[in-house]
Amino acid sequence: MADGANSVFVAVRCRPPNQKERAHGGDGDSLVIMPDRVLLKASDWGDKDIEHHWEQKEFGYDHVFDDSFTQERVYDAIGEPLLKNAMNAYNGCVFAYGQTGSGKTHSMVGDASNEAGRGIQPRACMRLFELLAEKQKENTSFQATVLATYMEIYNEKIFDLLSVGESSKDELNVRLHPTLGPIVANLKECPIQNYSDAAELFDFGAKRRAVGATQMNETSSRSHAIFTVQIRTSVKVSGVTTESQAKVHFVDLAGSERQKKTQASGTRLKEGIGINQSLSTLSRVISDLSTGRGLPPFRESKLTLLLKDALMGNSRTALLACISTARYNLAETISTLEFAARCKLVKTQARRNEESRADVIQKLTAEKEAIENQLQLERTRSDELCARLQMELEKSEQSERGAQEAISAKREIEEKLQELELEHASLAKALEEKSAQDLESRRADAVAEEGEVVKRRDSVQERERLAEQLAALEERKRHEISELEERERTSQELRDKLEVELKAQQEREQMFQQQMEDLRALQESWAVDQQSIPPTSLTATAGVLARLAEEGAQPLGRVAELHDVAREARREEQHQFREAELQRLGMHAAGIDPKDLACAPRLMNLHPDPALKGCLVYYLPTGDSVIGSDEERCRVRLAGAGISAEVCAISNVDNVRLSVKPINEHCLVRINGVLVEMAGHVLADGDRLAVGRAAIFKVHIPNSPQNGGTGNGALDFEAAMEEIEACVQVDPQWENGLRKAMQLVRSDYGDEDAKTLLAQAKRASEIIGTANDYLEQTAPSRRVDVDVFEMSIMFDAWGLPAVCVVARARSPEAAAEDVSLWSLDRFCEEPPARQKRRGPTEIVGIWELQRFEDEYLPVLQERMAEAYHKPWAKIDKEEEVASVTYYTIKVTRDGSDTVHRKRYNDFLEFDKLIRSKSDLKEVLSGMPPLPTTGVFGVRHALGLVDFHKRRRDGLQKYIDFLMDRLNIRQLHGFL
Ligand SMILES: Nc1ncnc2c1ncn2[C@@H]1O[C@H](COP(=O)(O)OP(=O)(O)OP(=O)(O)O)[C@@H](O)[C@H]1O
Repeated sequence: MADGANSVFVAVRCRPPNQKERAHGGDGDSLVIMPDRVLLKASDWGDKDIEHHWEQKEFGYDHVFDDSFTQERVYDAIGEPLLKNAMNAYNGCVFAYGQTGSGKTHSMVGDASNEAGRGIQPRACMRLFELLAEKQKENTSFQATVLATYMEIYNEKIFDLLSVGESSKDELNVRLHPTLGPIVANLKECPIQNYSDAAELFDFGAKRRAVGATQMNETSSRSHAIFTVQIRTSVKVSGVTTESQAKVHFVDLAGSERQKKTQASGTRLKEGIGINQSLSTLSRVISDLSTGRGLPPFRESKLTLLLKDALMGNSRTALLACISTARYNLAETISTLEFAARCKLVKTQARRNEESRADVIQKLTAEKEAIENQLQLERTRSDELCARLQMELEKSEQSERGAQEAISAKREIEEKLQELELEHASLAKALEEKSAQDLESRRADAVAEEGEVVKRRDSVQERERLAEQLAALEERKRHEISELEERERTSQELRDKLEVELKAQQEREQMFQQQMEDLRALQESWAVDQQSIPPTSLTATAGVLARLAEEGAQPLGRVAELHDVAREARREEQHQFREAELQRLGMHAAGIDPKDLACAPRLMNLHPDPALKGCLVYYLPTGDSVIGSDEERCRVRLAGAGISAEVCAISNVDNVRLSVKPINEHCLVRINGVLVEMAGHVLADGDRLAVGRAAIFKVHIPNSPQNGGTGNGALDFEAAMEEIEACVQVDPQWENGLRKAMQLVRSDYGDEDAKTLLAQAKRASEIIGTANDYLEQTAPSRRVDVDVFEMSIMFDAWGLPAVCVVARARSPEAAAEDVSLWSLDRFCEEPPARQKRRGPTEIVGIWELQRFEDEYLPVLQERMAEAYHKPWAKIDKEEEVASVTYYTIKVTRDGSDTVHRKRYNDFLEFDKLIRSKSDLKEVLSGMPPLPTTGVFGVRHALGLVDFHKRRRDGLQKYIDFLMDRLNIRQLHGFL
């Protein structure tokens, strides 16, 4: 195998039609599948998404698998060559592309638990260890380290599927290293030593995806999953050690048809732009690469940046385009075939990655040192710049003080002059009055008058003197001001220049810091990381050393053994963390005797994505098991829409008799679609249990006498949803209004229309309930001023009434009974954005039911999903104890709450602390100031309620900002 340009290997796989497609007319006759081509016959029919006529087209590929091809044959054609290349130190990537349900996950992962069902990814891992063992047999000096990573890209955010605890929520960043290519910082690398280690990672990753998707009421088809194995080998031949490494990515892309559906609705597109950004960028990148036009926009999405090497760089790459041949999916199939045809024109540049571990470490160390030096240089320059800026600012402040003094001296003189003028005027008036008196009395008063005249003369002189002084001051002021303006101009220019320079330096520093971080991670991954060895394995290390000393082993062998111990310790430690995570989620068998495990009743998740169905298993020991979001009180810990701290309890008697009871009347628990009353419900094997609006399980009671019970063993998610839909009732709060509306409709239009109205109201009740549950789980800062959604039946002049959804905003201070419903006219005259709050509730939006479901509900869901990834905090309560105000802050994470009690001073201290952290400077730029504190008198002057409200709102705004910018670990010490 030689280095150089290689075309992307492109294969197409057709999946057999499913039940739905058969119902829609089954396979069309438009596609002809041949071993290396797909022929699209000319047609004069179409559907609304595609042209009505098209000419015959032929798409050529490296391979086309019709639905008779087994998983094994697909692997042999795609996976095996890539793996063999990787064993020869060539990077590889295989990605599955196609619409939702076209068979991407089936081909890529399949059913890892049964041999025939295994997809490319598990087969490759299995074969990898076989090939490594063969190499070891050929040459005993052969050594290999295999590391695996598993990540998910959802909504343009990268999440580590293998990390646990707090860090599992952290969004990861991908960066391009000039020589090492794309790097995801802080991604957990898990050492694997055999297939079962790999299988454990697939399973854990699938569980994490299923839990995440359940919590967000999402399917996994909206996210991309990337499993990567990194193989590092070393072998000694004729005394020369050769080290090499290669990475292979297995990429299961999100469903590609979503793009079109998204574009169908404006609001959805605006809100959900991130969902498909990766896919549309991938499309453009492939387009550019295939035509050789322009610079492909790799940086526009996380996926393309991550796969840059796989798409044009150092990699041998294969694309598996999955299609359905059903007529019903023709538009999507054609678009997939076109995409695959473009990929065929793309070329990559694979080269052998032969570099010794020592070389890599040395290179990384040298690079790190260079960056450290540069960073130091940047810091010195930045300090100098800051000092210069400070000096300039001080100078300009001094000038400003001088000008201020001149201005106040001028003001003083002006005031004095004004006083003198007034005095002068009053003296003149007095003189005039006096001249009107008789001469006699003037003579008699002559002496006194003379005195007055002298006084007047003096006052005129004084005025003249002051005027002169004023003119001089005016002149001085003008001079000072022009000098000040000049200084100000120069200082502003300097400040602007310095600001630009400082910003550029900050950016450079940040970039260096990031590079350092990447390098540190890489070095850790390459070197034997002694610090990461847990105490238990240090004992093991000591044991190995002692043994080696006894055996008089060579130093090189000693290092290799130490390396193995460290790796093994890391593997074991990570395995235990994952176990603990599953335990935390309630997926454990604690309290069950291992010999009884097979007959222990359990809940198994139903999921729209077949790959995630049944991967979450919750055992139910005898006694009571509570289901809900509370970590301490619940055995089965769930989160998502409609799931409160405790939702229901399942009681298990002798592993045979099970029953479920809601915790209170607000809890939403359904068995086979029917709401469970407070009295509870006896469970049978196969029953479907829906908890809240997020999770549906199949109940499995192995020892059940009914065996099969009311349930159907093979029942899937869609059927369970249909069952719920069929049983939905109207929420009692709307029953009264609905009855009246139905009476009217029945009398005016007849029974049939009344029934239609009832059906619509039932659907609306479910949709509105879901919307309110989403709202409940959404961070307050993202609620866009809606407090609750309600049902409304609108009668208009044209015909039948329509069921609508009304959004209301509530003012918390107002009395609940003072409800003012605006007329629609008034609502239309005054659009919501400009409305002032009038009364306790007001309508801030009205939707027809269908539009609400299609456009607004997904937006709410997305906001809730954001809250799942990002915890949020809300000031829940405010109380004054001995004139100190305490704020109770509720932090919601994963659907469960923790409570923190804080004083204003705690905010102040934390504010000081985080503002002093230079590494947070950039992240916290634009941080809102804390609302100022008020002394008692000021509080009264402002009005106590208003003061409190303003301060609370200000603090909430401040918390929102912090929660948005910082992760929970950075908030440690405060929350
Ligand atoms: N070649 C095949 N043979 C038999 N069944 C298949 C085949 N391909 C897919 N299926 C079945 O079709 C269903 C959907 O497949 P899959 O989940 O792999 O689709 P997907 O493209 O990954 O969808 P999504 O984008 O939602 O993840 C599954 O039940 C799967 O078992």
